[in-house]
Amino acid sequence: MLLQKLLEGIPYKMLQGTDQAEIKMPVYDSRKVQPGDLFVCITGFQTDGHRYIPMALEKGAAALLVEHAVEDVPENITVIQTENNRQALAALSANFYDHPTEKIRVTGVTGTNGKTTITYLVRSVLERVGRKTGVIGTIENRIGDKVIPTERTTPESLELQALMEQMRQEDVTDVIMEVSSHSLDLHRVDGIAYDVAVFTNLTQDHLDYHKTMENYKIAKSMLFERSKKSVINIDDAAGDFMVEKSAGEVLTYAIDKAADLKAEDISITAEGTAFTVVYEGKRYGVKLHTPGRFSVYNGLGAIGACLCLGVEMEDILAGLAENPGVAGRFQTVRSKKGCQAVVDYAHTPDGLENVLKTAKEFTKGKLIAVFGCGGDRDKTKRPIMGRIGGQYADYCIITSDNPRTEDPEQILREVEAGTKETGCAYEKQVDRRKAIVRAVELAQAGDVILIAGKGHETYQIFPDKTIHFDDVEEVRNAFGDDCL
Ligand SMILES: CC(=O)N[C@H]1[C@@H](OP(=O)(O)OP(=O)(O)OC[C@H]2O[C@@H](n3ccc(=O)[nH]c3=O)[C@H](O)[C@@H]2O)O[C@H](CO)[C@@H](O)[C@@H]1O[C@H](C)C(=O)N[C@@H](C)C(=O)N[C@H](CCC(=O)O)C(=O)O
Ligand SMILES: Nc1ncnc2c1ncn2[C@@H]1O[C@H](COP(=O)(O)OP(=O)(O)OP(=O)(O)O)[C@@H](O)[C@H]1O
Ligand SMILES: N[C@H](CCC[C@H](N)C(=O)O)C(=O)O
Ligand SMILES: [Mg+2]
Repeated sequence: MLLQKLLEGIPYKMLQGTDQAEIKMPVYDSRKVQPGDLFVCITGFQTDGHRYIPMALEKGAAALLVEHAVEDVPENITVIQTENNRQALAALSANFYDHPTEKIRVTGVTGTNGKTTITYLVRSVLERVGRKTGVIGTIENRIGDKVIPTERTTPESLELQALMEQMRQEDVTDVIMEVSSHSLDLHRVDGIAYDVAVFTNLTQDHLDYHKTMENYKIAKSMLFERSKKSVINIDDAAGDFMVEKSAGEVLTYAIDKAADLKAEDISITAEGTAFTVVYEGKRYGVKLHTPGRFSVYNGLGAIGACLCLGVEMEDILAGLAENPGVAGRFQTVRSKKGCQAVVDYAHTPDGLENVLKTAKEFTKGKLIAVFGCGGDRDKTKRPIMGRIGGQYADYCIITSDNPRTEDPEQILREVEAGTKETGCAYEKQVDRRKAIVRAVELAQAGDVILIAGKGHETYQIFPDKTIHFDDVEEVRNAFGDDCL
């Protein structure tokens, strides 16, 4: 593609060469450059892309996109400057793939918790009415039934646009994607045209990155400034702010406040949730296979999105009832001895509180919580989660999540500080496998073991290695012959 065409709509300054150069691909990682590519230099948190210009040139880059003047670049190489290369990367990636999201319907889901769950609820409904869906999120990316592994919740703009174009080529009509606050702040989704945006909730997480809840809220709100329609949980304290920021039509949902979609007559059992949704003066019965008040919110968010996508209420209700639940979200494993384990992805204070409260409602005996916190992530949530564990569980086993580059024992101590304050009985076991085995040893008939934090994950990340690790597999093994 002609460089000038690639840069259409982006304010830029020519430092040397010509924008009439032919470009094969835009690339933002020097290690991936091939002859004829445009190397986009990103000033990162860990390193600076400009440092890798020699490597990019050695690999045959035809042009460079920089944020400041650079020296010693051969005359035959075109050098162009923009003010913000992450922003430029998003815009030029959309140009490169010819704006695929203008040709498909895109629903974005943002909020601290519930994004993955809502994307799968919406998918169930849309597949039921015969639409081919694409899903982009934490667990995997999906085109129809084809699964594409992913490393992050929301990919970088270049990969995101490529995926959208692949989805368009494979006749996807509707994409449902999770939009992380990082991706909004780092411009990964700048080139996406959203038809519908859903807000789930805003509670503490990612303060390592955003520093304050205000910044975190502002990052989330960016999605609503650019979507044609918004579906917003107005029971949440940040709901009104998201409504204010919405550029398009707004549909609100709530359990407590008055809203366009309101849940009433909620009934929660260990197997799932039933409630009535009131919409335009009519009442409809909703059934979901996940328990908990938080599931009602996820159901309402999904109903709102599907209404905005033009699906009839009858089909929405049938689609939701068909959804079996999402892997690693309140996933239960039972033993013949009458005790039950729940594997859940709760990795924030609010998520942990919600699942513990829900699990407690069905616990006839003791509630044993096995949990920890990830390394290289918001440290301030550790004692809070430790405290929440102690408040709701009868016994806590504090263990490792993904330590990443941190000392696992130190993370455990930071979680423990919160648990200690509550007076709840607890122990620490740094080895997650042993922690799960220990919980199973302690559990008796009527007890519930909540294993939180890793949900669907099939790995555990240590400073020096990543190993295979799957909570569901571990608890099944620990139950052994008693596993149902
Ligand atoms: C905090 C964050 O989001 N960081 C992202 C950011 O990294 P960075 O700015 O630190 O990049 P860097 O390592 O300094 O590199 C700067 C530039 O030099 C380039 N480089 C580097 C080395 C080299 O040899 N050659 C080269 O060209 C890099 O490709 C990059 O363009 O830009 C990178 C390129 O897109 C991302 O990979 C990286 O995500 C990291 C891996 C990450 O862990 N992100 C997490 C926190 C994240 O995004 N999580 C969210 C939300 C999770 C949720 O709640 O669901 C998600 O959407 O997944
Ligand atoms: N609406 C909700 N409110 C509060 N907690 C929730 C809600 N929905 C799910 N949870 C809790 O949060 C966990 C993660 O849910 P889910 O994966 O749907 O969230 P997410 O927003 O995609 O998370 P991530 O930021 O990691 O992508 C669940 O396992 C559950 O414990
Ligand atoms: N998307 C979230 C997931 C956290 C999951 C938890 N298992 C951890 O590793 O902290 C994050 O990257 O912060
Ligand atoms: Mg998710």
